[in-house]
Amino acid sequence: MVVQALTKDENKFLLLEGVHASAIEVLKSSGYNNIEYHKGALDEKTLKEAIKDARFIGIRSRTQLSKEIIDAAPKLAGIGCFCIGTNQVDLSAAIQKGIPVFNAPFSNTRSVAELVLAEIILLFRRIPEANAQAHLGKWNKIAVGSHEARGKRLGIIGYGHIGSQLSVLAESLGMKVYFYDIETKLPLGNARQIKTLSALLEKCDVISLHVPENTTTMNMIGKAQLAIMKPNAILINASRGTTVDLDALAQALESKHLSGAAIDVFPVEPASNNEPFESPLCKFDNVIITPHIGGSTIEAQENIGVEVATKLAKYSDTGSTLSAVNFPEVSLPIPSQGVSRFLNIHKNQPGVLNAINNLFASRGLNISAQYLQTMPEVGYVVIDIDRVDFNKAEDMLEQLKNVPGTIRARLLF
Ligand SMILES: NC(=O)C1=CN([C@@H]2O[C@H](COP(=O)(O)OP(=O)(O)OC[C@H]3O[C@@H](n4cnc5c(N)ncnc54)[C@H](O)[C@@H]3O)[C@@H](O)[C@H]2O)C=CC1
Ligand SMILES: O=C(O)C(=O)COP(=O)(O)O
Repeated sequence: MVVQALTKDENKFLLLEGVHASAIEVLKSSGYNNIEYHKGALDEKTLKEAIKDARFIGIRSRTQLSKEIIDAAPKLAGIGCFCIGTNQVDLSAAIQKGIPVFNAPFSNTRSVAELVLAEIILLFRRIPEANAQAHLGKWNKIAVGSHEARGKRLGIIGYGHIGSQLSVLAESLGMKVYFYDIETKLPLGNARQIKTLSALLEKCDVISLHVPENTTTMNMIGKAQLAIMKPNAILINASRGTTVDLDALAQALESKHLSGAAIDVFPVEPASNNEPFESPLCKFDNVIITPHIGGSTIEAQENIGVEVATKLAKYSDTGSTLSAVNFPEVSLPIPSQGVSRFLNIHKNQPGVLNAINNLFASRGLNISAQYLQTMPEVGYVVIDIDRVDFNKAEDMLEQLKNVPGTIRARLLF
């Protein structure tokens, strides 16, 4: 149980993995100056120490926020993933502790789509090999195996924010776009949804993955799937490293079944730029290997910094959980001056709301507004009452934390 009635300086923000300076600007302009900033990810021991007194943490895709780490953070009230993927966070452990998790679902999608488009052209023209040879002083002016992208078939696995943007960009090059998704999706332009993954793999000249990491996408491209891809096809993965079996891909390249690949994400990625990187793909000149930089553009990172920092500051200031990925979403109006605001995060069980309302009524306090959302495990209620002095409010907070089922209660103002 955590009770809060804090000054802004008591809210420590722990920002890791070099999130963009725009995040710091947003936090500071919202009055949050207690910021601990690290350029890289922290090892587990250092992270446990740093997170102990953090109220908010900001990470990117590298930092694993397991249950164990979340349990080591007794004050943690909110998590910001300054990226799209939230697979690195134990979302269930977070909600059970009453901690909302926010991300930036759109800001880097264009950057990924543009990188993939570039890779399609480079691989069709065999530029990675020509480039590698030219760097070694070898002039190899040939057209063999070099193709235009125009008229070729692109198969997109996962037609979400990134996949659908890639679809539009690829059509503008004259490519024919097909996609496979577990959901029925509106095909943009002339794209066509294909019913099965294997039908997509058999049909297309380039396959590009744009799915999240989850149990359905784990090793979704392995030996069997690579075998049914067209001879000389190209595989691109800028989704998550767990979706493709890299040993099987290395074999498919070794046997020259595939003509090339571009891989941005790996099952194990170095924690920082100072650590070595190893992969069975390093020996292939026809593979573009990039260090998980699909979303790493100045434009994307700056926008993500603003977007996620704004969500964290807003949650801290007002209790708004709009667009949280694991939490009941409550959007709140700007409160009027004459209001005291309490938050109660509780187990979703009968009687909690009743007990809360009775508590305020029994103290003669008028509830001027109440906002409630629930999810199967957790309920989140924001209560505005006609303003009371701070001592009275603190006393009410103590009562509120004792309501059976309460996970966390906060007094905002
Ligand atoms: N390389 C990088 O730097 C970046 C990588 N990413 C990765 O790209 C992923 C996709 O991003 P968005 O397009 O924004 O996500 P999104 O959530 O908008 O789209 C994902 C799509 O995949 C579909 N899908 C889920 N499971 C599937 C399955 N088993 N088979 C087929 N389709 C399936 C969903 O229905 C959805 O349409 C992210 O989850 C993240 O892991 C995102 C940004 C940057
Ligand atoms: O947005 C995502 O999901 C990404 O994979 C980008 O991760 P990053 O912020 O570059 O660590």
